[in-house]
Amino acid sequence: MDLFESLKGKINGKNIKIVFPEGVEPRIIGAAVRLKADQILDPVLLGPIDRIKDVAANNGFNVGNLTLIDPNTYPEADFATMVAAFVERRKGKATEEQAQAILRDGNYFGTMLVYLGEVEGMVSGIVHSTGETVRPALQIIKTKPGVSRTSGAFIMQRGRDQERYLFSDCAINIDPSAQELAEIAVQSAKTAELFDIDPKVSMLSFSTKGSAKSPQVDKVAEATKIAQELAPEYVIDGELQFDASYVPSVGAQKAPGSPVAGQATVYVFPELQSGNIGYKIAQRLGHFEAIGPILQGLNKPVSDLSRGANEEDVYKLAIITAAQSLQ
Ligand SMILES: CC(C)(COP(=O)(O)OP(=O)(O)OC[C@H]1O[C@@H](n2cnc3c(N)ncnc32)[C@H](O)[C@@H]1OP(=O)(O)O)[C@@H](O)C(=O)NCCC(=O)NCCS
Ligand SMILES: CC(=O)OP(=O)(O)O
Repeated sequence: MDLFESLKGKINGKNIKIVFPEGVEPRIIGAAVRLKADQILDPVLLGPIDRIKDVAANNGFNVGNLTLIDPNTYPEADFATMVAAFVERRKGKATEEQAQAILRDGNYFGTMLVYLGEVEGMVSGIVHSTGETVRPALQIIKTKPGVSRTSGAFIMQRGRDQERYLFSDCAINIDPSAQELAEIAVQSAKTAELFDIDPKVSMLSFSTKGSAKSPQVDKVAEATKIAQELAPEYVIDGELQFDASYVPSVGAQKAPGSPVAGQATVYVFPELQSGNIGYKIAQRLGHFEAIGPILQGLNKPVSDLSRGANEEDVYKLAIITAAQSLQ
Protein backbone atom coordinates (compact mmCIF):
# COMPACT_ATOMS: atom_id res chain seq x y z
CA MET A 1 0.00 0.00 0.00
CA ASP A 2 1.12 3.59 -0.62
CA LEU A 3 3.01 4.89 2.45
CA PHE A 4 0.73 7.88 2.90
CA GLU A 5 -2.47 5.88 2.58
CA SER A 6 -1.14 3.55 5.28
CA LEU A 7 -0.10 6.48 7.54
CA LYS A 8 -3.46 8.20 7.06
CA GLY A 9 -5.13 4.98 8.19
CA LYS A 10 -3.04 5.07 11.39
CA ILE A 11 -3.75 8.72 12.28
CA ASN A 12 -7.33 9.16 11.04
CA GLY A 13 -9.90 9.73 13.76
CA LYS A 14 -7.29 10.43 16.46
CA ASN A 15 -7.78 14.23 16.45
CA ILE A 16 -4.03 14.80 16.28
CA LYS A 17 -3.20 18.52 16.47
CA ILE A 18 -0.18 19.82 14.59
CA VAL A 19 0.96 23.43 15.02
CA PHE A 20 2.32 25.47 12.10
CA PRO A 21 4.17 28.58 13.36
CA GLU A 22 4.36 30.03 9.83
CA GLY A 23 0.59 30.48 9.60
CA VAL A 24 0.70 33.44 7.20
CA GLU A 25 2.57 31.51 4.50
CA PRO A 26 0.27 30.45 1.60
CA ARG A 27 1.94 27.01 1.19
CA ILE A 28 1.24 26.33 4.88
CA ILE A 29 -2.34 27.58 4.70
CA GLY A 30 -3.06 25.51 1.59
CA ALA A 31 -1.72 22.33 3.18
CA ALA A 32 -3.53 22.98 6.47
CA VAL A 33 -6.86 23.51 4.70
CA ARG A 34 -6.39 20.20 2.83
CA LEU A 35 -5.36 18.29 5.96
CA LYS A 36 -8.50 19.51 7.72
CA ALA A 37 -10.79 18.90 4.73
CA ASP A 38 -9.39 15.37 4.34
CA GLN A 39 -10.08 14.83 8.08
CA ILE A 40 -6.48 13.73 8.65
CA LEU A 41 -5.55 16.02 11.52
CA ASP A 42 -6.35 19.31 13.26
CA PRO A 43 -4.00 22.08 12.10
CA VAL A 44 -3.26 25.02 14.41
CA LEU A 45 -1.93 28.09 12.57
CA LEU A 46 0.11 30.74 14.40
CA GLY A 47 0.34 34.41 13.41
CA PRO A 48 -1.65 37.64 13.40
CA ILE A 49 -5.19 36.35 12.85
CA ASP A 50 -6.34 39.10 10.46
CA ARG A 51 -3.22 38.55 8.35
CA ILE A 52 -3.75 34.80 8.17
CA LYS A 53 -7.34 35.42 7.04
CA ASP A 54 -6.25 38.00 4.45
CA VAL A 55 -3.53 35.77 2.99
CA ALA A 56 -5.96 32.84 2.92
CA ALA A 57 -8.66 34.87 1.16
CA ASN A 58 -6.17 36.25 -1.37
CA ASN A 59 -5.12 32.70 -2.22
CA GLY A 60 -8.66 31.30 -2.39
CA PHE A 61 -8.57 29.38 0.92
CA ASN A 62 -11.17 29.32 3.68
CA VAL A 63 -9.63 29.02 7.15
CA GLY A 64 -13.00 29.27 8.92
CA ASN A 65 -12.73 25.84 10.54
CA LEU A 66 -9.03 25.99 11.52
CA THR A 67 -7.65 26.96 14.93
CA LEU A 68 -5.78 30.28 14.64
CA ILE A 69 -3.63 31.59 17.50
CA ASP A 70 -1.71 34.84 17.69
CA PRO A 71 1.14 34.44 20.22
CA ASN A 72 0.97 38.21 20.80
CA THR A 73 -2.64 38.11 21.97
CA TYR A 74 -2.60 34.72 23.73
CA PRO A 75 -4.70 34.86 26.94
CA GLU A 76 -2.57 36.30 29.75
CA ALA A 77 -3.05 33.42 32.19
CA ASP A 78 -2.12 30.81 29.56
CA PHE A 79 0.92 32.84 28.53
CA ALA A 80 2.04 33.11 32.17
CA THR A 81 1.80 29.30 32.49
CA MET A 82 3.89 28.93 29.34
CA VAL A 83 6.52 31.41 30.59
CA ALA A 84 6.81 29.59 33.94
CA ALA A 85 7.15 26.20 32.24
CA PHE A 86 9.84 27.56 29.89
CA VAL A 87 11.88 29.11 32.72
CA GLU A 88 11.65 25.83 34.65
CA ARG A 89 12.68 23.78 31.61
CA ARG A 90 15.64 26.05 30.77
CA LYS A 91 16.92 25.74 34.37
CA GLY A 92 18.78 29.00 34.86
CA LYS A 93 19.43 29.58 31.13
CA ALA A 94 16.55 32.09 30.72
CA THR A 95 15.02 34.64 33.07
CA GLU A 96 11.30 35.29 33.24
CA GLU A 97 11.82 38.58 31.43
CA GLN A 98 13.74 36.84 28.61
CA ALA A 99 11.07 34.15 28.39
CA GLN A 100 8.32 36.80 28.01
CA ALA A 101 10.08 38.07 24.87
CA ILE A 102 11.31 34.73 23.47
CA LEU A 103 7.90 33.08 23.63
CA ARG A 104 6.28 35.65 21.33
CA ASP A 105 8.38 34.05 18.58
CA GLY A 106 6.28 31.52 16.66
CA ASN A 107 8.84 28.71 16.70
CA TYR A 108 9.36 28.99 20.48
CA PHE A 109 5.63 29.42 21.11
CA GLY A 110 4.74 26.44 18.89
CA THR A 111 7.43 24.28 20.49
CA MET A 112 6.02 25.13 23.93
CA LEU A 113 2.53 24.08 22.77
CA VAL A 114 4.09 20.71 21.87
CA TYR A 115 6.01 20.50 25.16
CA LEU A 116 2.89 21.34 27.20
CA GLY A 117 0.84 18.72 25.34
CA GLU A 118 -1.56 21.26 23.80
CA VAL A 119 -0.69 19.83 20.38
CA GLU A 120 1.02 16.60 19.33
CA GLY A 121 3.67 18.00 16.97
CA MET A 122 5.03 20.97 15.05
CA VAL A 123 5.92 21.62 11.39
CA SER A 124 7.91 24.76 10.56
CA GLY A 125 10.90 25.96 8.55
CA ILE A 126 9.31 26.96 5.23
CA VAL A 127 10.57 30.52 5.71
CA HIS A 128 12.87 30.04 8.72
CA SER A 129 16.38 28.57 8.70
CA THR A 130 16.97 25.16 10.24
CA GLY A 131 18.67 26.74 13.25
CA GLU A 132 15.70 29.04 13.95
CA THR A 133 13.30 26.14 13.54
CA VAL A 134 14.98 23.38 15.52
CA ARG A 135 16.86 25.27 18.26
CA PRO A 136 13.69 25.65 20.39
CA ALA A 137 13.08 21.89 20.10
CA LEU A 138 16.68 21.09 21.08
CA GLN A 139 16.35 23.37 24.11
CA ILE A 140 12.82 22.46 25.21
CA ILE A 141 11.67 19.11 23.83
CA LYS A 142 15.17 17.56 24.07
CA THR A 143 16.24 14.06 23.06
CA LYS A 144 14.86 10.76 24.30
CA PRO A 145 16.77 8.90 27.03
CA GLY A 146 19.79 7.19 25.49
CA VAL A 147 19.91 9.54 22.48
CA SER A 148 22.51 12.31 22.74
CA ARG A 149 21.95 13.99 19.36
CA THR A 150 18.90 14.50 17.24
CA SER A 151 19.44 14.21 13.48
CA GLY A 152 17.46 14.88 10.32
CA ALA A 153 16.34 12.08 8.01
CA PHE A 154 14.60 12.20 4.65
CA ILE A 155 12.32 9.57 3.17
CA MET A 156 13.34 9.48 -0.48
CA GLN A 157 10.81 7.90 -2.81
CA ARG A 158 10.36 7.65 -6.53
CA GLY A 159 8.23 6.08 -9.20
CA ARG A 160 5.10 4.02 -9.44
CA ASP A 161 6.59 1.06 -7.59
CA GLN A 162 7.55 3.44 -4.77
CA GLU A 163 11.28 2.81 -4.64
CA ARG A 164 11.86 4.10 -1.09
CA TYR A 165 14.98 4.83 1.01
CA LEU A 166 15.99 6.77 4.09
CA PHE A 167 18.85 9.31 3.94
CA SER A 168 20.45 10.85 7.06
CA ASP A 169 21.79 13.06 8.59
CA CYS A 170 20.91 15.66 5.98
CA ALA A 171 20.00 18.50 8.33
CA ILE A 172 21.53 18.85 11.78
CA ASN A 173 24.96 17.57 12.83
CA ILE A 174 27.66 19.40 10.94
CA ASP A 175 30.56 17.05 11.70
CA PRO A 176 29.47 14.18 13.95
CA SER A 177 32.01 12.10 15.88
CA ALA A 178 32.17 8.33 15.29
CA GLN A 179 29.98 7.79 18.36
CA GLU A 180 27.43 10.36 17.16
CA LEU A 181 27.45 8.88 13.65
CA ALA A 182 26.78 5.45 15.11
CA GLU A 183 23.80 6.81 17.05
CA ILE A 184 22.51 8.49 13.89
CA ALA A 185 22.70 5.11 12.12
CA VAL A 186 20.71 3.35 14.83
CA GLN A 187 18.10 6.13 14.98
CA SER A 188 17.82 5.99 11.20
CA ALA A 189 17.15 2.25 11.24
CA LYS A 190 14.33 2.86 13.74
CA THR A 191 12.86 5.69 11.66
CA ALA A 192 13.01 3.49 8.56
CA GLU A 193 10.97 0.79 10.27
CA LEU A 194 8.34 3.33 11.30
CA PHE A 195 7.86 4.19 7.63
CA ASP A 196 7.75 0.64 6.24
CA ILE A 197 11.37 0.52 5.05
CA ASP A 198 13.24 -2.70 5.92
CA PRO A 199 16.49 -1.20 7.25
CA LYS A 200 19.75 -2.26 5.65
CA VAL A 201 22.06 0.47 6.80
CA SER A 202 25.03 1.64 4.73
CA MET A 203 27.66 3.81 6.43
CA LEU A 204 28.70 5.92 3.46
CA SER A 205 32.21 7.03 2.59
CA PHE A 206 34.45 7.66 -0.41
CA SER A 207 36.10 4.33 0.48
CA THR A 208 34.81 0.75 0.49
CA LYS A 209 36.25 -1.61 3.11
CA GLY A 210 39.63 0.09 3.33
CA SER A 211 40.09 0.99 -0.35
CA ALA A 212 41.23 4.46 0.77
CA LYS A 213 43.07 5.52 3.90
CA SER A 214 42.26 8.73 5.74
CA PRO A 215 41.01 9.91 9.13
CA GLN A 216 37.58 10.57 7.54
CA VAL A 217 37.40 6.93 6.42
CA ASP A 218 38.59 5.72 9.83
CA LYS A 219 35.75 7.67 11.44
CA VAL A 220 33.13 5.89 9.34
CA ALA A 221 34.71 2.47 9.92
CA GLU A 222 34.75 3.11 13.68
CA ALA A 223 31.16 4.39 13.62
CA THR A 224 30.14 1.19 11.83
CA LYS A 225 31.66 -0.95 14.60
CA ILE A 226 30.01 1.12 17.33
CA ALA A 227 26.63 1.01 15.59
CA GLN A 228 26.85 -2.77 15.16
CA GLU A 229 27.58 -3.08 18.90
CA LEU A 230 24.85 -0.63 19.90
CA ALA A 231 22.17 -2.35 17.82
CA PRO A 232 23.08 -5.92 16.83
CA GLU A 233 19.43 -6.43 15.84
CA TYR A 234 19.94 -4.24 12.76
CA VAL A 235 21.87 -4.99 9.57
CA ILE A 236 24.54 -2.27 9.41
CA ASP A 237 27.71 -2.30 7.29
CA GLY A 238 30.46 0.06 6.18
CA GLU A 239 32.42 1.82 5.20
CA LEU A 240 30.84 1.65 1.74
CA GLN A 241 30.78 3.96 -1.26
CA PHE A 242 27.40 4.89 -2.65
CA ASP A 243 27.76 2.72 -5.77
CA ALA A 244 28.82 -0.28 -3.68
CA SER A 245 25.78 0.28 -1.44
CA TYR A 246 23.25 0.71 -4.23
CA VAL A 247 24.32 -1.28 -7.30
CA PRO A 248 24.31 -5.07 -6.70
CA SER A 249 27.09 -5.84 -9.19
CA VAL A 250 29.36 -3.09 -7.82
CA GLY A 251 28.57 -4.16 -4.26
CA ALA A 252 29.52 -7.76 -5.07
CA GLN A 253 32.79 -6.60 -6.64
CA LYS A 254 33.85 -4.07 -3.98
CA ALA A 255 32.40 -5.63 -0.82
CA PRO A 256 31.78 -9.35 -1.42
CA GLY A 257 29.84 -10.96 1.41
CA SER A 258 28.49 -7.68 2.80
CA PRO A 259 24.89 -8.02 3.98
CA VAL A 260 24.23 -4.43 2.89
CA ALA A 261 26.27 -3.83 -0.29
CA GLY A 262 24.06 -3.62 -3.35
CA GLN A 263 20.87 -3.66 -1.30
CA ALA A 264 21.08 -0.74 1.14
CA THR A 265 17.84 0.98 2.07
CA VAL A 266 19.20 3.39 4.72
CA TYR A 267 22.08 5.67 3.68
CA VAL A 268 24.02 7.33 6.51
CA PHE A 269 26.23 10.19 5.34
CA PRO A 270 29.55 10.85 7.10
CA GLU A 271 28.87 14.54 7.76
CA LEU A 272 26.40 17.26 6.85
CA GLN A 273 28.05 18.65 3.71
CA SER A 274 27.64 15.34 1.90
CA GLY A 275 24.26 14.57 3.51
CA ASN A 276 22.57 17.82 2.58
CA ILE A 277 24.15 17.97 -0.89
CA GLY A 278 23.39 14.28 -1.47
CA TYR A 279 19.68 14.43 -0.75
CA LYS A 280 19.22 17.57 -2.87
CA ILE A 281 21.01 15.92 -5.84
CA ALA A 282 18.77 12.86 -5.59
CA GLN A 283 15.74 15.16 -5.33
CA ARG A 284 16.55 17.62 -8.11
CA LEU A 285 18.52 15.47 -10.58
CA GLY A 286 17.23 12.02 -9.64
CA HIS A 287 13.61 13.19 -9.30
CA PHE A 288 13.14 11.52 -5.94
CA GLU A 289 10.47 13.00 -3.72
CA ALA A 290 12.29 14.11 -0.53
CA ILE A 291 10.08 14.09 2.55
CA GLY A 292 11.68 15.65 5.61
CA PRO A 293 13.81 16.47 7.39
CA ILE A 294 12.20 14.23 10.00
CA LEU A 295 13.93 14.93 13.31
CA GLN A 296 14.87 11.64 14.95
CA GLY A 297 15.25 10.91 18.65
CA LEU A 298 13.31 13.86 20.10
CA ASN A 299 10.85 13.31 22.95
CA LYS A 300 8.05 14.72 20.78
CA PRO A 301 7.93 15.31 17.01
CA VAL A 302 9.06 18.57 15.47
CA SER A 303 9.76 18.72 11.74
CA ASP A 304 11.75 21.26 9.78
CA LEU A 305 10.67 21.94 6.20
CA SER A 306 13.10 22.94 3.51
CA ARG A 307 12.50 26.52 2.42
CA GLY A 308 12.13 25.08 -1.09
CA ALA A 309 9.13 22.97 0.00
CA ASN A 310 5.81 23.14 -1.82
CA GLU A 311 2.27 22.67 -0.46
CA GLU A 312 2.37 18.92 -1.10
CA ASP A 313 5.63 18.62 0.88
CA VAL A 314 3.99 20.42 3.81
CA TYR A 315 0.93 18.14 3.61
CA LYS A 316 3.09 15.00 3.65
CA LEU A 317 5.51 16.14 6.36
CA ALA A 318 2.54 16.98 8.59
CA ILE A 319 1.25 13.41 8.14
CA ILE A 320 4.71 12.03 8.96
CA THR A 321 4.90 14.24 12.06
CA ALA A 322 1.47 13.10 13.21
CA ALA A 323 2.49 9.46 12.71
CA GLN A 324 5.65 10.03 14.78
CA SER A 325 3.47 11.32 17.63
CA LEU A 326 1.92 7.82 17.92
CA GLN A 327 5.33 6.18 18.56
C1 LIG B 1 21.14 22.51 14.81
C2 LIG B 1 22.02 23.72 15.16
C3 LIG B 1 21.31 25.01 14.75
C4 LIG B 1 22.24 23.74 16.67
O1 LIG B 1 23.15 24.75 16.88
P1 LIG B 1 23.14 25.73 18.13
O2 LIG B 1 21.77 26.16 18.49
O3 LIG B 1 24.14 26.77 17.85
O4 LIG B 1 23.62 24.69 19.19
P2 LIG B 1 24.22 24.95 20.59
O5 LIG B 1 25.49 24.18 20.65
O6 LIG B 1 24.21 26.42 20.95
O7 LIG B 1 23.14 24.21 21.49
C5 LIG B 1 21.85 24.73 21.80
C6 LIG B 1 21.14 23.65 22.56
O8 LIG B 1 20.79 22.60 21.67
C7 LIG B 1 21.39 21.37 22.08
N1 LIG B 1 21.84 20.71 20.85
C8 LIG B 1 22.64 21.20 19.88
N2 LIG B 1 22.74 20.31 18.87
C9 LIG B 1 21.99 19.24 19.23
C10 LIG B 1 21.68 18.01 18.61
N3 LIG B 1 22.15 17.66 17.40
N4 LIG B 1 20.86 17.15 19.26
C11 LIG B 1 20.36 17.45 20.45
N5 LIG B 1 20.60 18.62 21.09
C12 LIG B 1 21.42 19.49 20.48
C13 LIG B 1 22.54 21.76 22.99
O9 LIG B 1 22.80 20.73 23.90
C14 LIG B 1 21.97 23.01 23.65
O10 LIG B 1 21.08 22.64 24.67
P3 LIG B 1 21.01 23.52 26.03
O11 LIG B 1 20.84 24.96 25.61
O12 LIG B 1 19.83 22.97 26.75
O13 LIG B 1 22.31 23.30 26.71
C15 LIG B 1 23.41 23.63 14.44
O14 LIG B 1 23.98 22.38 14.73
C16 LIG B 1 23.33 23.84 12.97
O15 LIG B 1 23.33 24.98 12.50
N6 LIG B 1 23.25 22.75 12.19
C17 LIG B 1 23.14 22.85 10.74
C18 LIG B 1 21.73 23.26 10.34
C19 LIG B 1 21.62 23.50 8.86
O16 LIG B 1 21.84 24.60 8.40
N7 LIG B 1 21.26 22.45 8.10
C20 LIG B 1 21.16 22.53 6.67
C21 LIG B 1 19.76 22.80 6.20
S1 LIG B 1 18.60 21.58 6.75
C1 LIG C 1 16.72 20.68 4.75
C2 LIG C 1 17.25 21.90 4.10
O1 LIG C 1 18.23 21.86 3.36
O2 LIG C 1 16.60 23.03 4.39
P1 LIG C 1 16.79 24.43 3.62
O3 LIG C 1 16.63 24.11 2.15
O4 LIG C 1 15.66 25.29 4.16
O5 LIG C 1 18.15 24.97 3.96
